Amino acid sequence: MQAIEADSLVVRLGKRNAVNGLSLRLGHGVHGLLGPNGAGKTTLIRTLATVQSPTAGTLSLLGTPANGRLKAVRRKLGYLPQHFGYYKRFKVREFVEYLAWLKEMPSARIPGAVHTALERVGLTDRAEDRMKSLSGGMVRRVGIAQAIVNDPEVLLLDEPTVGLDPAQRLRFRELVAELGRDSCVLISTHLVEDVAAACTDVVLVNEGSLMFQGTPADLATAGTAQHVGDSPIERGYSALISANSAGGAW
Ligand SMILES: Nc1ncnc2c1ncn2[C@@H]1O[C@H](COP(=O)(O)OP(=O)(O)OP(=O)(O)O)[C@@H](O)[C@H]1O
Repeated sequence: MQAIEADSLVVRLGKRNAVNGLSLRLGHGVHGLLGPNGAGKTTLIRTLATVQSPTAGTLSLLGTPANGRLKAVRRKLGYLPQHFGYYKRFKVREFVEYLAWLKEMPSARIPGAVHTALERVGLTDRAEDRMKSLSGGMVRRVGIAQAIVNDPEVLLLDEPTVGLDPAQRLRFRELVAELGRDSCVLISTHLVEDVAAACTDVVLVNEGSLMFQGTPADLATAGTAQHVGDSPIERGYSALISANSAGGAW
């Protein structure tokens, strides 16, 4: 059994299939989810997080079909949405505690788990500050803290490094490498270099379909000097996307 098993997944939004017959298996490790704007990354992550229902196909999370009672499986998930809403008047600690409570963590475990999560994202010294006093990058780090507070077995992070400064991005890479040792971490990003540095595996989607799954080194081999990009892996990405797109350059 793999942590995530999706078969022929379709998610229809409005007039189009944002996810279009996608099959994917992911186990332990850090998986980077890449793809151009509108490829379906956020919709896929929302579906894996059980926030969005699939229109067709099957999804199983940690061996449980994701179409019936979701409570038990949701307790084992961590999810950072692309647009992360929060209550401005909450203190940082209170906010992460509140999310831990929503995840139905046993109350006795919450204070310790919140402390550890804030420590892991380097925000211990801001724990008693109000959310509204944080910078954008710090808010993103609180988002990561709430996603990991329950020690999830499946961690889904939608553009977690947006707004992080270089030192925090390095720290983030170390953190996900640690987490990926015994859980399944899926990270959507536009930063190909984050994938090269932090991920054991790359999942490339385009137009709602799976285009490629393999190691960052495998992705790099797809590129040539003619392809756009500053690094071998960026050129590999460009090669696969340009080979599979209808066009639409601007
Ligand atoms: N609520 C919605 N209603 C209708 N169409 C939608 C909705 N949300 C997304 N879409 C469409 O679904 C497709 C996939 O969008 P999605 O946000 O999943 O892509 P993405 O890969 O995350 O893009 P980005 O990199 O720009 O964040 C796009 O064509 C988008 O326009």
